[in-house]
Amino acid sequence: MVPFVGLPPPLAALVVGLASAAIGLLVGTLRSDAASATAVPLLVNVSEVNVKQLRIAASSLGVFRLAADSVDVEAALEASRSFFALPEAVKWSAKSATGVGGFKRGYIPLAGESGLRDYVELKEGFCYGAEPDGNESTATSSNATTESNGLKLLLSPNAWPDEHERALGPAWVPTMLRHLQACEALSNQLLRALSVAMGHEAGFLGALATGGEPISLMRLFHYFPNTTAPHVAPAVPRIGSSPHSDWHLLTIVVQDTTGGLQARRPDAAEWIDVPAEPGEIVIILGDYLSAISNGSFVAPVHRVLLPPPPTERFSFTYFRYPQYGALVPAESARRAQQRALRNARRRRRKLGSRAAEAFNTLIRATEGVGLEQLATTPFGDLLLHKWLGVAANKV
Ligand SMILES: O=C(O)CCC(=O)C(=O)O
Ligand SMILES: [Fe+2]
Repeated sequence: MVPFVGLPPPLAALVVGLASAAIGLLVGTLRSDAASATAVPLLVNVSEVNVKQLRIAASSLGVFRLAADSVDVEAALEASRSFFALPEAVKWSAKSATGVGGFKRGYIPLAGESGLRDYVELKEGFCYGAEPDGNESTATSSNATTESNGLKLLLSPNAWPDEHERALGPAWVPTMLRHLQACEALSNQLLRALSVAMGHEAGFLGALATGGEPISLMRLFHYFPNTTAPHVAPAVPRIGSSPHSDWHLLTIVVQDTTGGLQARRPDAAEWIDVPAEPGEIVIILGDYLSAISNGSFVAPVHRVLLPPPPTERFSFTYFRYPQYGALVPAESARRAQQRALRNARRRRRKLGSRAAEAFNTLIRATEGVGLEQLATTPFGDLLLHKWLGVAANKV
């Protein structure tokens, strides 16, 4: 643990804890100058876990790979494959009772949602979260009415398929919930490490995020090759997942080895392949985390390409939310906005008309203007607004 000699004890303990929990931040192709790094800043070797490397990964591409030690990738993917192999009628039975407000747990049919109206997303999905404990209305908020309504929606009961014990076996729901818990625990460790990498004490992000666990979501996807369902919107371009950034703190992606996930730097138009290696998971940083970091951590635009026929791709994505009522500190929101303005100018200079592409992000900020509202609007309200847009294919 030589790199951590000289850190204050809580920080050293954190870092040692990260290593011993075998989060295994893989380091290798990173260059020390984050701003000018052009290679994929994904990580290849478990030996050196340290705050500096995490900071570089977070502030260059905002995507990195970890050894999957604390997450059972095979069990998760197997549970996913068995769900998507169910007969259509059984999948459709997994419907959220409260499907209002754009947000639903349960089955997402083929092409059932699209990040941008310009694409058909050739995938089906399934969304679940923590089992609500019935105490959600006791959460604290400065805006109790909105928050308790919003929380009720986000904490709607899980919509497992009918007779799932018979169709999928008694171990299926426990496996799904175990995977959720493993990701939640890993996300808590990552939030501690990212707090330190941001220059704060380890509990900094946890203070905003505590209470975010129950509203955090797991979404599993089954991507189809382009030859599937040719009758669906034949004139509209097809993709697995259209370009977007993730809106929240961070995403944990478990994927099979098909590949197709790509990300890009804020100042570039080229897509960078995110490798799909066995025994690894992928972390993608989100818009909310980026704003809290004054915009210095990147929430990358990413997308998923269609798998080549006849391949199908399976992935599990865990969306780690902050608590419903979380606000970005005003000074951070202001500085994130300034940085977004600078980035937009740089993109325009470098990319010309290609810089004008619109993406599905938490705040549709025109050249960064709009990010200040993160300091005054609770995260949960912004999130529900986004889900409404997804349901209408209008984000
Ligand atoms: O399936 C994947 O690998 C990523 C999907 C994704 O980016 C998302 O759902 O936000
Ligand atoms: Fe995403």
